[in-house]
Amino acid sequence: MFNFVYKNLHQNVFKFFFRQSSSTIFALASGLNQKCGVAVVRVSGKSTHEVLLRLTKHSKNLYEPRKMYFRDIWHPITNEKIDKSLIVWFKEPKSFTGEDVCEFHVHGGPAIISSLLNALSTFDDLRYAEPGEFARRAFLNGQMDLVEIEGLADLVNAETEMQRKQALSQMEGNLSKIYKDWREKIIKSLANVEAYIDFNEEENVEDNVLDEGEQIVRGLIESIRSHLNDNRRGERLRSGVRVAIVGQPNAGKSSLLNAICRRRAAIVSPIPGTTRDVIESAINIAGYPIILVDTAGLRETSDLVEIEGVMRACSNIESSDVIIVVIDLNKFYNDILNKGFSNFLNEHLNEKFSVFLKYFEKKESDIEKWLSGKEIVVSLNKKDLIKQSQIDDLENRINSEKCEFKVSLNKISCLDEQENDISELLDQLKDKLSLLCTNDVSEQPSLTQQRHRDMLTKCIVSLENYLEKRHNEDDLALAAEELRLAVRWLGTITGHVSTEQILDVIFKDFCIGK
Ligand SMILES: Nc1nc2c(ncn2[C@@H]2O[C@H](COP(=O)(O)OP(=O)(O)OP(=O)(O)O)[C@@H](O)[C@H]2O)c(=O)[nH]1
Ligand SMILES: [K+]
Ligand SMILES: [Mg+2]
Repeated sequence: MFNFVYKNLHQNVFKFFFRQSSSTIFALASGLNQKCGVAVVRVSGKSTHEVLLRLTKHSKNLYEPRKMYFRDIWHPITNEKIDKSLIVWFKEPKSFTGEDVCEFHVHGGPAIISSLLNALSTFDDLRYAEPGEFARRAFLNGQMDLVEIEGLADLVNAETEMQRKQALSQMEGNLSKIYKDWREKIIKSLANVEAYIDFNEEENVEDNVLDEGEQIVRGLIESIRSHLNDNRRGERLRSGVRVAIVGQPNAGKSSLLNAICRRRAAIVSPIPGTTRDVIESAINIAGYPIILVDTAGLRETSDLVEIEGVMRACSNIESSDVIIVVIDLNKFYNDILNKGFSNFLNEHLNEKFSVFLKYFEKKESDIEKWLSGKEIVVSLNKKDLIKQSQIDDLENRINSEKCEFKVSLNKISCLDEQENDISELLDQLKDKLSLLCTNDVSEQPSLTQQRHRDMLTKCIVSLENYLEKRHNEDDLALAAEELRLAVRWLGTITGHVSTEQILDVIFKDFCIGK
């Protein structure tokens, strides 16, 4: 137990010194967008209140915390009026950083902002904040833990509705709560083990404390496993779902990419082998972030540049979560009708992937392994070239057979901007995305960072080691050490146990003023 007390003490002493010695910082908090209606400049640290009084030419405290005041602000050296400003200040510890904080809401013109920043820089103990320094102080002063801080960073960077929701929930502490609960459970088990070691001989400790602890540890391993085993939902939502468009040359892959992103991102031409490089486009479908990838048509060729394109296409199939296989319906209509859709698709995919086998020297089992983890959508393209009656015939044929593939099938046309007809495909994509990104089974927040995954994996190993060692009476102290490690791994996620290196990595992606 002493160890814990010591560790917590150590962290608090660190915080105490941090609070005492850190200078007051300031920065533009509202972003660097040229001209705007309002700009917010934020000041944090022990001189904040003094700065507020000087800039507004008040000699004594006339400001109540958390109230808005409308005041002229003045440059302390030139004595020029800078602007009229709405001002609010927060007294420590009830502020974002946990220190005294003041916000100046001024008109958002570049000259006003630079004059105000210049005015602030004339104070001896004030300096411009480093990127992420406000958030870093919030963490060090115990206002937010690391997982919440990561949620805040994701919230600022969120580009889609679903990303925003996930980040907000994480910033509000829903994910942290899970990790903290687990940590507390292990600490409790550890306390029991230590009590057993220390007092067992006096027979004050009931024998079943170890068994109870074992049950808790087993339950925890189970919970952490299922949290890890989430098919990377949260991480995917955070960083974007990769969707690769693949198929034969001229099937209409680039046309489809353009139709989905509604711009001419990729070159379309009647010449087979037009696309060679991989073309990526970041888009938003129904609030989910997607990286849509157009690839070179898969075929055997002697053209060295095209071979490179095919290799790149194959790598992208490998790294994608969803594959859209585009097939020229006009070209293959009779084939599908004669062979049946299932047989046709089987042959078609085999043919495509045999190219891949050849270039990558892979085995067929490799392909199966790949495809098994992916969502597959098959788009029969160029339906505008087929009569409606033919499409009806085809539909009847497909419906009458049981397809052995687990694919979503749609018929589309991406002829030109006016005549795009891809709504069926988009609906299917939405379903796949929600499946890949959300956790509707348990409503539990998802794991969002590889960092968490690494620490949780280490935590499971330590818990398992504990179970292994615990039945050996001589080893009980060693077993306890494993629990201590498990506590440490979980503490590293939330920042209860922190190292400078982790902090540097987390805060480096913040912008200045956050
Ligand atoms: N009629 C019709 N033509 C289409 C449709 N989609 C694509 N095309 C045409 O098919 C040709 C090939 O289209 P692309 O988008 O370049 O095909 P691709 O699959 O990207 O071809 P590569 O990059 O060479 O592998 C172009 O002439 C397109 O205009 C469609 O839905 N209907
Ligand atoms: K083409
Ligand atoms: Mg193309």
